Formats: sequence, structure tokens, C-alpha cells
Amino acid sequence: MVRTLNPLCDRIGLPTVEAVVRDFARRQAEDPVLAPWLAHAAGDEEHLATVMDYWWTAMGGRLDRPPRPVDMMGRHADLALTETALARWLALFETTLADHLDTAEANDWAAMARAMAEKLRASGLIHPD
Ligand code: HEM
Repeated sequence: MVRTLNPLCDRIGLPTVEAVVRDFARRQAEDPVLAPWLAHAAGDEEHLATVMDYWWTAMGGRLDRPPRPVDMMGRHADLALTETALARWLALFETTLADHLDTAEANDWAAMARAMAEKLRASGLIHPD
């Protein structure tokens, strides 16, 4: 029980958050469905750092500096994302999580990603194929 009361940031730890974000960016860049959207961004250090800050603070983690600002809706608004791409993104993210984490932590992090996917959809940013 104590385990589930610990914030996700403590259960996962910053080094593993970084490893997941980097590995996922690599996999996205190699993925035929997702790569076209990421051509300009994948591997870019500033983007990776923003994504790491996003997840770490969303998990309850603190930084010894202000987190880089995240413009989640704005960044995705111009991309014309599709349902197919979103489903692929989530599946690839879950595979990546399973390769780095125990099941409980992988499930909890995946739930955060699915909640954001729902927000993107509810904001009208995910289009039919
Ligand atoms: C179809 C699915 C998705 C695609 C193709 C996609 C692609 C992208 C691209 C191209 C950027 C902009 C990078 C840049 O301008 O440097 C971005 C930013 C970002 N994405 Fe996604 N994304 C998807 C879904 C998601 C989901 C479900 C999440 C869940 C949290 C997410 C998290 C982020 C974050 C945290 C950023 C950084 C925002 C910022 O720089 O302010 N993305 N994404």
C-alpha cells in the first residue's frame, strides 16, 4: 500500500524518466506512422528537455530551476494529428514503458498519457483519418 501512495516521480526516478523520453523519441523517429510528424523535432535536445520537464513535474517531481514551459495544446494544434497516429503513439509509448519499468509504474504512466490523449481529442486536435 505504501508503494501506491508514493508519488510516481519517486517510484520511477528522474534518470528513468530521461531514459524513457530519449528511447521513445528514438522509436518515434524510426516509426513509419509517426516519423512524418516528428521530422523537425525528434532528437532535438531542447524538445527532449521540455518533454522530460513535463513528465517529471506532472508526476509530482521538483526541479532545482523553473520547469521549461509546456504549450501542450498549441504545439499539437498545427500538426493535424489523426486517430491512427494517436493510437500508434499510445501503443509505442506503452511498449517503451514496458521495456523500462515494472508493470505498476508502466500502467500508471500510461494512464497519464491516455488522459492527455483524451484532452487533445476533447480539444478537437485529433482528426479522423
Ligand atoms: C499522434 C500523436 C502525437 C504526435 C505525432 C506528437 C508529436 C509532437 C510534436 C511534433 C511536437 C512538437 C515538438 C517541437 O515543436 O519541438 C510535440 C510536442 C509535445 N508532445 Fe506530442 N505528439 C503526439 C501526442 C502526444 C501525447 C498523447 C502526449 C502526452 C503527454 C504528448 C506530449 C508532448 C509534449 C509534452 C510535447 C512538448 C510540448 C512543448 O514543447 O510545449 N504528445 N508532439
